[in-house]
Amino acid sequence: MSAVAMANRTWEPSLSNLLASLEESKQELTNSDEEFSFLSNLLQSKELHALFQVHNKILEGGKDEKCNPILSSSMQIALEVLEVILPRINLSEDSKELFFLLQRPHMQGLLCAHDAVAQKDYFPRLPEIPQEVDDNEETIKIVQLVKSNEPMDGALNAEPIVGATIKTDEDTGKIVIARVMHGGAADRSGLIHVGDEVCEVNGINVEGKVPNEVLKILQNSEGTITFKLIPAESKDSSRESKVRVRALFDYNASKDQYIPCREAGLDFTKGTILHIVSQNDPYWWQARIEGDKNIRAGLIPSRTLQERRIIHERSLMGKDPNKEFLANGSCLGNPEKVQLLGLCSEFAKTSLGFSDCETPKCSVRTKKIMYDTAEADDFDREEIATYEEVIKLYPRPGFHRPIVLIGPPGVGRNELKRRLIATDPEKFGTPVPYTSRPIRPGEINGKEYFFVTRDEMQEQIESGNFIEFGEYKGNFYGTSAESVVSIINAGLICVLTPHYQALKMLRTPQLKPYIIYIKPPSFEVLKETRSSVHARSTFDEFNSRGFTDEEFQEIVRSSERIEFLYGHLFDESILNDDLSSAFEQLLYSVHRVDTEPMWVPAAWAD
Ligand SMILES: Nc1ncnc2c1ncn2[C@@H]1O[C@H](COP(=O)(O)OP(=O)(O)OP(=O)(O)O)[C@@H](O)[C@H]1O
Repeated sequence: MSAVAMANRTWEPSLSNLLASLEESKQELTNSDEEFSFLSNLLQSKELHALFQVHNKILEGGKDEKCNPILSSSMQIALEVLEVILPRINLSEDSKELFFLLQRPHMQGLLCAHDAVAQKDYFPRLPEIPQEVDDNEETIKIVQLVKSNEPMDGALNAEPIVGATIKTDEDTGKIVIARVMHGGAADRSGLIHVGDEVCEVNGINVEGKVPNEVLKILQNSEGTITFKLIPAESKDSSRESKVRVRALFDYNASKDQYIPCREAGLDFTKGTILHIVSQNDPYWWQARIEGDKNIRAGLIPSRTLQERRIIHERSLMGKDPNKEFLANGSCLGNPEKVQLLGLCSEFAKTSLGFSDCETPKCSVRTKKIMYDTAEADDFDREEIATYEEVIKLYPRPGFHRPIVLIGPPGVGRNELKRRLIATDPEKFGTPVPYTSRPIRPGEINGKEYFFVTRDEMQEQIESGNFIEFGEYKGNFYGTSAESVVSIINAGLICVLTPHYQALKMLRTPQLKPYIIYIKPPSFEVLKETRSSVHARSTFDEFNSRGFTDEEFQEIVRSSERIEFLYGHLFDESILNDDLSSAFEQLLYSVHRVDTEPMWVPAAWAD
């Protein structure tokens, strides 16, 4: 006998025996420690002991003829008395008191307990244990779910949903659960798993039916839906992953012909942070929008599937260059024949509707081209932007993330940088670029540029000392890593306005830059805002004139190209239509970057 059981020797013997067996079989019990200690405490509780003593006394009392009850239906009699008194309740105070007394729950409880004891009704009634159980008989589980009317985020309509999809098993021809959506009703029940075979829905046998017929049954059901299921042999792991990604493309499930179930799709736009809760299916992940209160996950294309689509789109682009510039709204994949329980749409098996992409051609030749755009852009287009895994970066004392302003030449990046630095020159700093071009009259070495020889610059570039560089009209231009690092180390916020092709060189775990895209407004607004303040054209080497219409058009065209090629690297976009509004937004963003946690590439983790 264990120490605990010994200490409880004065206890009711049957309880002590139970406790001793529990202690002895502790090792063999597969249940959790929590359950073991609950049972152990219960068996040692004073309340249970007292109950046993009462029980024993009653049993003993039952043996004594004198204690036999007069009747065993006192509760029934009390009800009859109430009926009799009701019409006479106002006749006397006594009848009134008896009427209320007999209705008191404590009194009724006492009478019921009396009757139970009188009838010797001490034990709960349990169903008969079947004598013979067929071991080969398949276990069937009956699951009841309440049909909900909440729409799934991204659903086309507000049809009911239980958060699971079904399909016909290719081998057995039976209807099985294809997918359980994280956080949906089926998932929350914990009773429905992928691979479970559906036998009946609301009492209707589904054998030989196709998924659409089963869905009709569901659609016609109201309230509670009862499923009779044969559990799958192995349950898939439904543990949520913690992965967060930044979406690098827009997704609209309603336009995706190949999503297994459109209503289960989750729409998002480029830049959205997604919590990937399941990657079990290689083609369709389950995800939630980070911070969204909707706990139900939705379907999104996996990285593999999205990469295949992009490759397919690009191969089509190569064949037909006369379509629109940006490819969108197209789908590719290997669809499952699955449907979402309680709501589902038919598969549209129409041909793929890809739109193709044409590289815009520059008609303006006056623009300064500092970098060899064609070559670098060809390289950039090789990148397949789908999802980028991200983590949260918390502000750290003593380190300020550099702010990088990207945009088409002439859009206003330097104007915004000048204004930002002017708000607090002790807080913001910008590096002086290097150039191999000869110094001009009036220029001071170290102010506009550091002037160095071509050989010196080439040597520095080859040694990797420049974080960005390029060649324009036979001269090198670039920013040294050292000048940026010294600004950061001095505790300042470094503001950079590099050429967009330098983005990849800058976006490193060491610098951790925050990249803001300065976006031009439409041609008309661009022309109106710039002309009204007599803005100087940056396309003119001496800034001696205003912008021409061609230059405005070039700014707009080049912005489309930059967004297409580099949009996935931007943390934020600011529209530079009204200068003071754009500047306000920039100030606000810079403050947020410096004080709030931000999502950054997971590869930047220290
Ligand atoms: N929102 C705006 N409204 C009116 N004028 C603007 C606006 N933004 C910028 N400008 C003016 O446009 C001109 C070009 O701006 P800025 O020099 O900042 O361009 P940039 O993007 O730095 O170009 P580059 O990269 O070619 O040097 C400047 O005269 C500037 O004052």
